[in-house]
Amino acid sequence: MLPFADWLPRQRWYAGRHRRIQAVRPEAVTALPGMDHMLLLVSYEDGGSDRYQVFVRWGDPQPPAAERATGARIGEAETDGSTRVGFDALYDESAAREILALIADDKTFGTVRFAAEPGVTLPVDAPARVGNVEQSNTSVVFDHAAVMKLFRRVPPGLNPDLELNRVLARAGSRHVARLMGAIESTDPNGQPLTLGMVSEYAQNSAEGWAMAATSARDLLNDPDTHADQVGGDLAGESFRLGEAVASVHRTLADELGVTTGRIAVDVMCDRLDEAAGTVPELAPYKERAETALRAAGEVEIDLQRVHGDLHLGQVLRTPPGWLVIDFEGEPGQPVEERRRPDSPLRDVAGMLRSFEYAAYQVLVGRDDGDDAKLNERAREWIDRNQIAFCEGYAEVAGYDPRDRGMALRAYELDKALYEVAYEAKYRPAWMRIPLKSVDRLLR
Ligand SMILES: Nc1ncnc2c1ncn2[C@@H]1O[C@H](COP(=O)(O)OP(=O)(O)O)[C@@H](O)[C@H]1O
Ligand SMILES: O=P(O)(O)O[C@H]1O[C@H](CO)[C@@H](O[C@H]2O[C@H](CO)[C@@H](O)[C@H](O)[C@H]2O)[C@H](O)[C@H]1O
Repeated sequence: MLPFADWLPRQRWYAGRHRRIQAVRPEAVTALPGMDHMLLLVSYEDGGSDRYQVFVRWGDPQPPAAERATGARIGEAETDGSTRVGFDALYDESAAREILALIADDKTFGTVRFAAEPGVTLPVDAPARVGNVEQSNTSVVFDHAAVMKLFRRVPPGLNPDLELNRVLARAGSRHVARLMGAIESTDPNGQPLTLGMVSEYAQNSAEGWAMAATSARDLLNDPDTHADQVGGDLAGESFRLGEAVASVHRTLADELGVTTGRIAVDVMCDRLDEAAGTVPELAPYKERAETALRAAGEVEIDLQRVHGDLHLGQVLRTPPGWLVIDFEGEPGQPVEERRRPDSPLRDVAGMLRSFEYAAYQVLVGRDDGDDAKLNERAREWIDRNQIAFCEGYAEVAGYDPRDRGMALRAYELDKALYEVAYEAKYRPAWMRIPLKSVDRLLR
């Protein structure tokens, strides 16, 4: 057995760093041509467990330096009296291409199914490299033609990223990176497991966050000009982004249906309790926040499948238009929770929050960060882009999200409260951004 208990905590995507591992055992090992596919069950001393996925390539005991450097070397295992070294196969270009070829050829090994989308040709001969942005998953880019995302933590249930991308691609949406193939399996209880997906690579794309942050920074570096006067004005793009998000919502509604129901305010209130329990700065807002959330839960609204964790970091501007990516939903929530129909206003609120972030983060840590004129300019930039986004959204959706004020405000508040807790944990210097918003939303 490879020393996974030592190796896993050193991986960037490993989510159990704050917990103590009790044991790691292979749940399923599937022999593939040239490598093994492993599902590992990590049990923690606190009684919980997680399932992780690793493709293991076996090499000789002297790995090349490049592989050592990436942390791809898992360690040694004794098999039948001989020692073998196991590597994370995704860092081996030929192994990554072999995995893509298994998808292209629609192969199945045991319970692991590799399948290409109908009519798609995969770039099986393209050079492959692991993408630079590695967070909770690992992506291999095939020469600007395709990107293969392998989920590292694999909870039971169909991952909404695959599910919704499949629906949107098959419906011909122009606002997603077209799905090209997938790797799926089934757990011992018969639950679906989503292991990976391949999408068309968006060439010459720019991340919405980078564009917005640049536009806001340019403006705030020259506070005597107004948002509509600077060269980097984003309003036109924000309008088109609103259209793109509304178009994705419409396709999801057409394909998967719409129901009516109430906003799940109990979940929001639980989140409020949790956030207020860990961040003392939220105490003065708790009662008012709960009242605002509960009030929004009293009316019936349209519910459908949505993105669930939309922000400017989840949209790519390509020459033909905006793409929405990463439909995984909020990573901390169980899969079934993430697949529950919700209001499109959740996604709209996520984008509106993101415009606030893009402007106010420029001022974080600056000596003049509290300067009234700068803050006024930042607000102008935010208003201008939020309005443009909502107008673009209205153009396609047929209604302006701002006309659903109470529900929209509840989603903005819910997201801002989530952000306060998120920032307190990961980026304390940024916590003032959502805190200020909580204050504004409850005034
Ligand atoms: N189809 C694509 N084309 C080009 N770049 C992409 C594509 N999909 C993702 N990316 C890049 O990879 C990053 C991470 O992708 P994402 O799907 O959000 O993965 P994760 O779930 O690991 O966060 C994105 O921010 C984007 O920069
Ligand atoms: O990593 P995910 O895409 O799942 O999202 C999480 O991390 C995001 C931070 O990167 C966080 O987003 C917050 O910061 C963004 C700027 O970095 C900003 O655009 C978002 O509006 C703000 O919410 C997101 O909330 C969190 O789920």
